[in-house]
Amino acid sequence: MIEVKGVEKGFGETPVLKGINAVFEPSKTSLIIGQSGSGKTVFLKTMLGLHLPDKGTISFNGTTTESMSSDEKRQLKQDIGMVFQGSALFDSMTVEENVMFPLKMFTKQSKEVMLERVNFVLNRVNLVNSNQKFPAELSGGMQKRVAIARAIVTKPKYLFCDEPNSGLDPKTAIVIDKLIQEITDEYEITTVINTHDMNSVMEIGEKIIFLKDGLKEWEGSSDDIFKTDNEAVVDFVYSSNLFKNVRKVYLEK
Ligand SMILES: Nc1ncnc2c1ncn2[C@@H]1O[C@H](COP(=O)(O)OP(=O)(O)OP(=O)(O)O)[C@@H](O)[C@H]1O
Repeated sequence: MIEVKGVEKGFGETPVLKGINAVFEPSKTSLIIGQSGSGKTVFLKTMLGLHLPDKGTISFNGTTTESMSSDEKRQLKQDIGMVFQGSALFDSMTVEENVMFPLKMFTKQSKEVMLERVNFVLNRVNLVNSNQKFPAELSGGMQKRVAIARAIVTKPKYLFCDEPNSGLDPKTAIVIDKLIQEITDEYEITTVINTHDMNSVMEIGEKIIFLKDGLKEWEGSSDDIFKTDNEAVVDFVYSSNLFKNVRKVYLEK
């Protein structure tokens, strides 16, 4: 579980996060949504420890990051998996080498044990017979699968995904979303996803946090988001006519 309490973060004189409280639970896929510039990336980076909060605390399973020993911080790094925007695979490495990379970095396992784990996760994301391929030889959806396999290879407790659907067609995006949700549930991971994708909100939004100007404006499930009267959420989610019509049909049911 991740607990965020009163987190503030600014750059120079400009406040970006203005006191955020949030809880992210294991086995749940939580989404952070909000307009461009609302602070989603800064929030994700602050949870990841890439930005230090000016105020407030972030706890992982009950221990705040500021009170962690250096051993605990090292362990936390290993407990966090990350799927970056655009997959961020190493172009000069094969699929197998990409997925093995975190194991080489964090463990002292033998090559055989690492390979067994690599094959297990590649199989889990439905990517078989691709070990010796290079990222450039794969489709966008396959690259995302490799990125997910790499993120979960160290059996993380926490999974952070930054725009995991960017660059994918809507159908492939949903397959990737579902895969992340299944893995989250299966391995009891606490998953936090930054997204712009309204399909994701509807398909896998077990918990949605809506940020506005650096504050948590609204929180709920994908079911709640259809019914909410919160003007800022309605304005954001239903900015397209398609979603306006979907909402109308849903409320008339
Ligand atoms: N390193 C930084 N230094 C100064 N300002 C920053 C820095 N990182 C982010 N900001 C500012 O913080 C604000 C929030 O940015 P952030 O990237 O978190 O928005 P976002 O909600 O993720 O937007 P998008 O959806 O476009 O990615 C913006 O005004 C941005 O200019």
